[in-house]
Amino acid sequence: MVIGAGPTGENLADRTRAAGLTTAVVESELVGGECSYWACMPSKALLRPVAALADARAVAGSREAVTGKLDAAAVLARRDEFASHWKDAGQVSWLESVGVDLVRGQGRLDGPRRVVVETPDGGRRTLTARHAVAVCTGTRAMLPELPGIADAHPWTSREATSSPTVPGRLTVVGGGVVGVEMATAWAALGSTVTLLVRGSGLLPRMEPFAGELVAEGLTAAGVSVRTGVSVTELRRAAESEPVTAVLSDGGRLESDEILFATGRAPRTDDLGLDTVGLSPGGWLDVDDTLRVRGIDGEWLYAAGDVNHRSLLTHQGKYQARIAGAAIGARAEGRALDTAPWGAHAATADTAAVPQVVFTDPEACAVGPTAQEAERAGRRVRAVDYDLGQVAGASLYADGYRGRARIVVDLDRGHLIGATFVGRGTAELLHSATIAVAGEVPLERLWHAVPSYPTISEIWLRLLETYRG
Ligand SMILES: Cc1cc2nc3c(=O)[nH]c(=O)nc-3n(C[C@H](O)[C@H](O)[C@H](O)COP(=O)(O)OP(=O)(O)OC[C@H]3O[C@@H](n4cnc5c(N)ncnc54)[C@H](O)[C@@H]3O)c2cc1C
Ligand SMILES: NC(=O)c1ccc[n+]([C@@H]2O[C@H](COP(=O)([O-])OP(=O)(O)OC[C@H]3O[C@@H](n4cnc5c(N)ncnc54)[C@H](O)[C@@H]3O)[C@@H](O)[C@H]2O)c1
Repeated sequence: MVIGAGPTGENLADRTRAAGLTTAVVESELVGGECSYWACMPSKALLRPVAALADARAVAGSREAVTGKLDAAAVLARRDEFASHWKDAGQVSWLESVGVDLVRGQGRLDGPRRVVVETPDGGRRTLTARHAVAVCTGTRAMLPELPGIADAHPWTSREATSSPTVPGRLTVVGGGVVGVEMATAWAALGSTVTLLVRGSGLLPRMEPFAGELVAEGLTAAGVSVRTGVSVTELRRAAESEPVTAVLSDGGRLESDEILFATGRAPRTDDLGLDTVGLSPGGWLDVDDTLRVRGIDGEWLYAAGDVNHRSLLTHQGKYQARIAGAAIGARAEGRALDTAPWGAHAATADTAAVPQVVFTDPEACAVGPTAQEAERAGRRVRAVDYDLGQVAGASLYADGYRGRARIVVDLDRGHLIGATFVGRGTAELLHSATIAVAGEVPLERLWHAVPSYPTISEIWLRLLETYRG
């Protein structure tokens, strides 16, 4: 039994089905989850035209061919296509094609191995799992408790990715990934955007230069980036009226919409966790096979956002593959391979998580930052290089701005982290992920020759710098 048919639940169901188990998945909204309709797909559909236009503008010759701005209506229409017009028929047929049963409704645990589903027609179905129940219920946007917020109708990531119109003025609160991506998209679509960040910079979980270069890009795109400031109160007379944010510095900021991109909360508050001895509302703590800790028997799993290991679609799908294999093996009574990088251990969650932030410039990273590695007690060396000095990058864009860093574990002789910030770097990231997950010795990496003249030649420059 899988509760939640987001990318994680769908993949987990596919894997347990492939392992020969009958599988049913319960979904209360749309099959495909947050990612397909209000997160990855619509947001990247909004952002891709921004990058395409920026690329064309960055090169003499093609720059002269760009005569206008983005066509907002066309961008929004393409976004609607990528969100399947918020209908899940396509994903439902995929579930059918792999032999997984779909049960529509709100699922709740009801003691060990039992799930009660409140169906849309007001009925109740009780389903009992022979082997396992996997919770894949994801997250919802977390709003701060502020005076006036309930009447202010703020945008969350859902409205920011699905809005049918472009607000004239948009305030974005939060300098994390959602904040910077949505500020990029809506500014390019024509909104006057102010980004309010309570800390000192953007993207605090990445190397500091990532936030700095992204802030530079946003400012160049006309976004007002304000750091060290937070919202203390909201005032809005009606949803059709502008909203006023009262700020911690005493100022006031009026806009047509305000987006809170202030993090996520797990969807575990109405899941019957109390019936199995767990507290409702928290993140689910799992071991490396994705089994929930503190539960008797080997039947309760949690994968994807809901376990807080990594709030990314690709990591959720990875966990689904690992958990599916573990559930299948346990059902057959086979021993599990739980050693690091074993078939039943989600080791990459702690060693090699890649992420691309689709801003202009793109910022992407895998593994820990230099500071995180040092804090974890590892002896590391960070090696930096200016991406603009790489021939492939200078061909990619006139006056290319970008920077790269690798973090080398000096005791183990391989890299454990890498960060690239610059246009066209997103597709470079997987090369670093392979080096990190494969623990490729630097002496061998020296023989991995990047093609000339591509941006990938950054690898050669970084290794030369490391070797002196
Ligand atoms: C704006 C935005 C952009 C993002 N962009 C990216 C990106 O580019 N790349 C990336 O890797 N990640 C991105 N993410 C993160 C990504 O969306 C999540 O990591 C991913 O959706 C997690 O998948 P999941 O299956 O664990 O949960 P979800 O996608 O949240 O799916 C959970 C499903 O469970 C259902 N559900 C919940 N409770 C119940 C219940 N009790 N009974 C039945 N069903 C239930 C929900 O309706 C939902 O369909 C983005 C997030 C946001 C907010
Ligand atoms: N391209 C991608 O991979 C992508 C895109 C979007 C989202 N995501 C995932 O979705 C998750 C959620 O993204 P997010 O941006 O909502 O969360 P986040 O945790 O990345 O950023 C939230 C930011 O809001 C700030 N904040 C929190 N409370 C605040 C308050 N009251 N006032 C002002 N600022 C406040 C935090 O300091 C933080 O910097 C991320 O973990 C990310 O992995 C991924």
